[in-house]
Amino acid sequence: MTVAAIIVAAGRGTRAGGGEPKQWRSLAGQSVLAHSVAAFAHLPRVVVVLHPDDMARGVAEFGGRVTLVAGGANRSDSVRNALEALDGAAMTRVLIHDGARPLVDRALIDRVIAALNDVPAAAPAVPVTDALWRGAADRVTGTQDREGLFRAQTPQGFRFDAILAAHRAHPEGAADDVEIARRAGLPVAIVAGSEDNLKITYAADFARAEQILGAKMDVRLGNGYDVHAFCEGDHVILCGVKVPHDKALLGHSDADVGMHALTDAIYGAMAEGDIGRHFPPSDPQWKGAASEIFLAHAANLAREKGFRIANADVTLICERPKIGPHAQAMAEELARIMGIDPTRVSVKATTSERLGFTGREEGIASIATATLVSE
Ligand SMILES: Nc1ccn([C@@H]2O[C@H](COP(=O)(O)OP(=O)(O)OP(=O)(O)O)[C@@H](O)[C@H]2O)c(=O)n1
Ligand SMILES: C[C@](O)(CO)[C@H](O)COP(=O)(O)O
Repeated sequence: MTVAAIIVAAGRGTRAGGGEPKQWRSLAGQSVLAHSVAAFAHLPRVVVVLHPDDMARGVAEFGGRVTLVAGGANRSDSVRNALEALDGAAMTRVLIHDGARPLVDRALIDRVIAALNDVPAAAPAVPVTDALWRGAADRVTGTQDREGLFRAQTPQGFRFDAILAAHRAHPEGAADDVEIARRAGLPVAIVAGSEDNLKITYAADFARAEQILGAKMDVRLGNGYDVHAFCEGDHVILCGVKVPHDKALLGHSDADVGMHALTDAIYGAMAEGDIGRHFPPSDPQWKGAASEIFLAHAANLAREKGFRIANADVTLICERPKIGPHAQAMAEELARIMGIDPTRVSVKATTSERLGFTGREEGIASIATATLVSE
């Protein structure tokens, strides 16, 4: 089965207040919507529905990783626009998710997908556990039996053709896609939702979401250290930048001591050994190799394991060449290779006050730290 995800984020978040729409506000270092999108990144196709005013922002944040579609006046219109955009894309199943539910987890997504083997529609929900009242003017006016009542969540999953037909037949709108599916006569299975899968609706929900994320977050710190000796030559490669010098660095690859230290820091954070384990120096194919290959491999491995690189800090230890004039270009090059924002990368340098091998200008040393955070 080929599964697409539609993430609706074209609302204005009026109940949450706070200036900008809630899906663009920051939650633990990235936007609410970025968390929601990351949860579905393993699916073959992700469509994000945005308010027409937000399209440029969507391109800046997600680039070509997702398909962007303009939303409509209400949630159902937004979903229908995305379904129409996917028509003909050979998707057999579709998951429809609120961009405002950033804490959805993989296990819940998998439960919905698995249920679609047996039924045309399935959605997560949690049983109501509190007593229910009716009320008016701050007075309880009645009670409501909670037996058989559920709180509906997303992603709601459907056989693609069935939900597209249902939306076309019922353009009048509804609170969610289960309601549209039921109007079209589709049976909908309930799968176990999650208390953590809250929808950010009011301002206070941000603090709750931060708390849940903080408790779940897997933060890894890694460090790396490397040394390369000088040899004859007229330049060195440091953090991917060619720096003119009256010596070169000796090494099996391009001897980029800063990039090697950073690569080892990323492997270290994942307990994945070091460069030598992934690219053995005994293997002639890595002789003279650009160290970009090593750093890109470590960064991709981190992504595959569900981590993002939150920051990286590299220190080069040498008397010469002077690093300061090149530090910004080096940070930008490392950021490009790792696929992260340059403001999250630092390159700095220190001398060792003419002490030791770096002080005697026999070589360059580097130490690096990287922080990985679970998505
Ligand atoms: N025209 C709309 C309205 C809502 N949504 C999306 O549907 C989800 C659930 O809606 P809700 O929480 O009600 O979001 P808002 O409409 O933005 O909130 P509010 O009602 O407070 O303005 C959100 O991810 C929202 O962005 C949408 O894509 N298009
Ligand atoms: C789809 C939904 O998330 C199900 O709980 C919800 O109905 C959408 O949000 P709203 O606050 O009802 O607009």
